[in-house]
Amino acid sequence: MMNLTQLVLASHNAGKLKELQAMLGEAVQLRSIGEFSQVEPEETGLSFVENAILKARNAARISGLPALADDSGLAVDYLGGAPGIYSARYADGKGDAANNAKLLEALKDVPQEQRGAQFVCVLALVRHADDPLPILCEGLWHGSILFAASGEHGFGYDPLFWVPERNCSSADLAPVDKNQLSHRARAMALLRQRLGLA
Ligand SMILES: O=P(O)(O)OP(=O)(O)OP(=O)(O)OC[C@H]1O[C@@H](n2cnc3c(O)ncnc32)[C@H](O)[C@@H]1O
Ligand SMILES: [Mg+2]
Repeated sequence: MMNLTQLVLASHNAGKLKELQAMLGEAVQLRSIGEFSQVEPEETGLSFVENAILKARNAARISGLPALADDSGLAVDYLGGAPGIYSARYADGKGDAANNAKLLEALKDVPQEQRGAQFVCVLALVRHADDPLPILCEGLWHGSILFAASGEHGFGYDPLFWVPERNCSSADLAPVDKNQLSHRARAMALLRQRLGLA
């Protein structure tokens, strides 16, 4: 692996940038793809892996830098793994609050023991746009879906995600704690090993 000091993060999600930069530390500087382009690529893949690679290649092509992408989402057992790769688009692009409202409605009559869910994160790193060997790292975080939102931290579905090991929601966790436990933290721990940063 090349010596990486700068990576472009192939994401327009400020929450991801903050978390990933905190996990990477100072050794590697993450630059946002927003510095180079405001156009978001269409996420046409059928899996987290495909979408992560697609976003990473697109960012490397636009920036000329090695690129890291994060494709993530929430897989709810009762919904057969939905919204999954469609998590960001669950409420047709109306944003986090609408996504959360739709999920609460979909599960409103579902009892506690059937509300299991996992956050999924796939990180893909490409050295250049046509890299034939992307580095892929996956992380899962098991929990369940609350009956009402709780907490002010984080982003996305965090207020609805119950973290059994801490007895609170993901949005109740301080950022440093979420960044040790989350799907993204697990994927990043693997990536750091692969890059020799661990
Ligand atoms: O594609 P980019 O530009 O990276 O930004 P995005 O927000 O569209 O990201 P995804 O396509 O990967 O969709 C991820 C969805 O899953 C949600 N999600 C992912 N990680 C999360 C986390 O740590 N906490 C809460 N929600 C999360 C997030 O809010 C989105 O709705
Ligand atoms: Mg997206």
